[in-house]
Amino acid sequence: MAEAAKVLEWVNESEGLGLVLQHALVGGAAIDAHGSALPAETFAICEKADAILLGAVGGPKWDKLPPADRPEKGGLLEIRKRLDLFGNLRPAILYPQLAGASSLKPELVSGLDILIVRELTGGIYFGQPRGIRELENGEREGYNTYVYNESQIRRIGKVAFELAQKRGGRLCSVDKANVLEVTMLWREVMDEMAKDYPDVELSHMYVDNAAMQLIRAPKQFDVVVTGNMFGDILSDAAAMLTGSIGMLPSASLDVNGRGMYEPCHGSAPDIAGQNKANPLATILSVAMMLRYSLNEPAAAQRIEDAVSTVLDQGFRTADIFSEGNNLVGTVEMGDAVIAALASA
Ligand SMILES: NC(=O)C1=CN([C@@H]2O[C@H](COP(=O)(O)OP(=O)(O)OC[C@H]3O[C@@H](n4cnc5c(N)ncnc54)[C@H](O)[C@@H]3O)[C@@H](O)[C@H]2O)C=CC1
Ligand SMILES: CC(C)CC(=O)C(=O)O
Ligand SMILES: [Mg+2]
Repeated sequence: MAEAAKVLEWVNESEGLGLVLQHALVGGAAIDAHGSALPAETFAICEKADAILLGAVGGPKWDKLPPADRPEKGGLLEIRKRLDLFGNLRPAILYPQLAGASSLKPELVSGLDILIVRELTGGIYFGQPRGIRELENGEREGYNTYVYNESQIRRIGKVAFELAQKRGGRLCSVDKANVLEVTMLWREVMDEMAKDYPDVELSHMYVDNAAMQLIRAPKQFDVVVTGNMFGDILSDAAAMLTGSIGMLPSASLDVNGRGMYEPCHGSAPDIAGQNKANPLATILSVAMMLRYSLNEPAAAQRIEDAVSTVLDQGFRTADIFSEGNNLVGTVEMGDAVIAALASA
């Protein structure tokens, strides 16, 4: 996040964008400082902002708290829900310079450009009832509810169909309609909506097959639309096609296009604080923020071009490193992006 903020501040100043940056704590840091994963002051700042840039939350230190108080549910999911950020866009794009870092052979991923559209404020992550209860026989039972109503399906469907229209015209809806009624409805509604988008070719795929197809032949996908949990899982899988989860940005939008921007990855506790994390996913999230919420497409493009330049120059954090390149840390990667911006 520090590197992404550095890049954002640099672009703001050099391009005279006039953005006012406010910083606020969320997640574990906010629990430690204020006793709450989403302090009222943080939410008030988010609510008034034109866009939010979020650093990943969570970690073992807070895993013993009751679920509702944890950084993930009490902080991140709470912001998503309260601001109605239902439309999660997760582009998985392979930079050609990273073809060797992909989990797949270069010929399977060259030119890869998939957009996963994930519903973000419904489904099993939010359904009620939920909890852990004790049964009469004394054993415990965990339960969650997977629920989507028609309007929730339609509004994410609209986002996905419209994006498919602007891209390659192909939309694959991923569900588990062979087993789960909630996704039988999902499939029916997508089919109904398809009639209003004759220029989009809609297909359906069960999520287990989709996971396999992503790894077998990922270029068959253009836009993928799916529910909250399936999208969470499939986007991490798609990350490895691009070389690393450290390369995947995301946008989470409300109906008016106001959004929160964050990398797809988590807080990476195994490498946090060691100057090893790849900052490019968060830096690319800044670019998405400038493009989608702040109406600054030229500045967004400059950042994306600078990321491409540093990859051309051979800068690599450990997650995307391959022989013959220049292994750098988080801070050096951020500095390299700024140097590329400055010399463009
Ligand atoms: N949006 C958010 O705030 C999210 C938060 N989390 C939370 O993060 C914590 C850790 O979760 P994990 O399951 O370990 O997922 P994770 O995404 O944090 O890490 C998974 C693996 O990817 C690596 N990784 C992640 N980001 C990286 C980066 N930028 N550069 C290089 N390597 C990177 C990590 O080192 C780790 O080996 C948990 O508390 C989880 O709940 C998880 C996902 C999203
Ligand atoms: C707390 C999780 C639902 C966050 C996550 O894994 C994600 O949004 O990708
Ligand atoms: Mg995830």
